[in-house]
Amino acid sequence: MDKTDTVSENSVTLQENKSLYIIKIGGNVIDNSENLYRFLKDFEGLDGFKILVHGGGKVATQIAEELGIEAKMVDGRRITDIETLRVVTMVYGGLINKNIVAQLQRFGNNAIGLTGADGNFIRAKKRLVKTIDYGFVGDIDKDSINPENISRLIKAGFTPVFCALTHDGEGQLLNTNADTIASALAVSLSSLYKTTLIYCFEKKGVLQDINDEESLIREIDTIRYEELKAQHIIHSGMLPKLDNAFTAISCGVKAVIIGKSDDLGQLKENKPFGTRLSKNA
Ligand SMILES: Nc1ncnc2c1ncn2[C@@H]1O[C@H](COP(=O)(O)OP(=O)(O)O)[C@@H](O)[C@H]1O
Ligand SMILES: CC(=O)N[C@@H](CCC(=O)OP(=O)(O)O)C(=O)O
Repeated sequence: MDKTDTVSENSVTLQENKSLYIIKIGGNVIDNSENLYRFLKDFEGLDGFKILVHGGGKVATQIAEELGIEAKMVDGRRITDIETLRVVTMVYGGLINKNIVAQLQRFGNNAIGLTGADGNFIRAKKRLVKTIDYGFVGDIDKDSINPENISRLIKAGFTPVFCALTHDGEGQLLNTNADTIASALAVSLSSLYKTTLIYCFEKKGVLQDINDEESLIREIDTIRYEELKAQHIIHSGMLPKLDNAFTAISCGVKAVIIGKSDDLGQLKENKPFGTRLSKNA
């Protein structure tokens, strides 16, 4: 179907060639008030439709520890028992989300803070793995995001700010990796918009040498990704981030970039920014 077609009488019209940025910020940026301020100012300065997704794993770990709850991560995901779910609900859905929304409002951006349960925007299923009980952790199914619902919000002038919480439709909140939420939103909304997915974190992008900010790799395709993994140049949190990024690229997202939150302003100036992913060289 052509992107300008109307889907049905009651649904929104597909958004021709409008651009949409889906930008995710990680815990290290959120944890640093100066970096967060700069990032949000640049985010507000970007033209066009925007959605912000935030993590906050670092803050959740700190606050859980202050409350005497030990943080346990397996394969980059937090084991989320009922006590931990309470903490992440307060930290992601409350503390971090509302602070970000208030700061964006200060910059004149009409941000609206959301979990996946609000507006039934993002449903997930409890993660089931035979060997590990992840507890209240959600995986997002294909088709569990209705892009038209989110599009209505954007068209009404709001900037959605999603935290790392989803729901199962049966009354249960689920803790869901923020990189995965950003990728799933980008894939879903690419049916309506020319979507660019950007992962912002504290480094310049994917680095050849993690300790050398000058060793930025400008472009990675799927073959190079396999090589970098085999050489252990890419590891830990970067692995799920890149897996999510390549899923997005192969499912219709126009561009995926991984870069430093401080450099986001370069995008507006059309200057090179971060590491760009591509399917083939
Ligand atoms: N080649 C690499 N280049 C840059 N970062 C890397 C690389 N390999 C592993 N990493 C690690 O990945 C981390 C980013 O993943 P993560 O902590 O999950 O991000 P976020 O802050 O978005 O949650 C970096 O802080 C870094 O420690
Ligand atoms: C299930 C799961 O692991 N959820 C993540 C959600 C937050 C997140 O993704 O935060 P960062 O992007 O800052 O890492 C967690 O609780 O750590």
